[in-house]
Amino acid sequence: MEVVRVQTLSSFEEKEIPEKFIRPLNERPENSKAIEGVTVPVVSLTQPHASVVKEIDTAATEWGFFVIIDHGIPTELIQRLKEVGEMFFKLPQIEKESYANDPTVGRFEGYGTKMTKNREEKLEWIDYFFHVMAPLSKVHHEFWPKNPSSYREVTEEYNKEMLKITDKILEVLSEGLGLSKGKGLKNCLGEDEIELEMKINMYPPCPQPELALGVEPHTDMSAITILIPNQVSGLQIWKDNKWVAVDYIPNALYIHIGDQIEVLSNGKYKSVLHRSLVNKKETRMSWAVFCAPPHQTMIGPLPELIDEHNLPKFSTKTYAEYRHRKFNKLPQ
Ligand SMILES: O=C(O)CCC(=O)C(=O)O
Ligand SMILES: [Fe+2]
Repeated sequence: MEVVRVQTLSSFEEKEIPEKFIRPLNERPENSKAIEGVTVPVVSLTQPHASVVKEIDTAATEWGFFVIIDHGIPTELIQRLKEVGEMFFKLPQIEKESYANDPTVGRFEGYGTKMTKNREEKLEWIDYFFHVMAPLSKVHHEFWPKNPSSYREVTEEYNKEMLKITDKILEVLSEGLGLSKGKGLKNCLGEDEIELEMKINMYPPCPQPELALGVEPHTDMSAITILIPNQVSGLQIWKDNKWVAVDYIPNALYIHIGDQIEVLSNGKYKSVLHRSLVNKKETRMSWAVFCAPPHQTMIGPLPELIDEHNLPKFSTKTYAEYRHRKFNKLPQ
């Protein structure tokens, strides 16, 4: 299927963007500016455990979002991850196209760009590369970039770090919810079958950034998402009916609470609404790792959190069913 890549459009250096990218008035960044003077929670993992639990519990409850610093992932590894991703997007177009995905036939892995389902639907100023990273039984290495040749080694190393950090975050959130040991969130999300997916987002320069969006407002379907951006800012999160811009902190991990944790926690932890903006001069990139349960896992409010005063706020269904409804914009 023929798709025009945003990177290709950007390279034409036109003054105006195609109509398909122009957002409705209320969505345009020029009409929905972020508020000044508000910053997102930043949590250091080297402080005493009880403080980590308390700060993350508050952030997940009030924001559904927080930034982690002092996480122990080597700076050099993050640097290499960024380099191999940047190198992939600098390959000749024809080479990138050999990895093209096709969501219309259920092939999500590979090189992609949003396609529209109907006439009104708007496009996003972004290309991406998406693939499964864990568990090994679900990985298709043939879909991963072969060029640069170090892509696989670097990504596998990063995957190990992501497995460790998701364990840590899920443990801390479980403690925040008061769950008993051994019956925490990881247990509900498939234990060692928990899935990690890598999405490299690439937002090329946009001639009219005030009219477009890189990613439209959405919540992630995942349990949690662990994102690192490049130095070009653009991520905004929705808090108290306002957009809050997230500043760049070198080597930090940007943690989004996704829909599955919101459901499991019966709404105590919020799935954060977020969007990303683009800009005129610079290419923004981000590396999002979605941590999600296997598709057949049943997800619903945890029985420990339900009593006569706390009735279930969400229905229980498989993650596959949840995804199907979300993709097709059906009520959950
Ligand atoms: O690039 C970003 O900062 C956000 C990307 C995002 O929200 C996503 O890939 O789900
Ligand atoms: Fe997202």
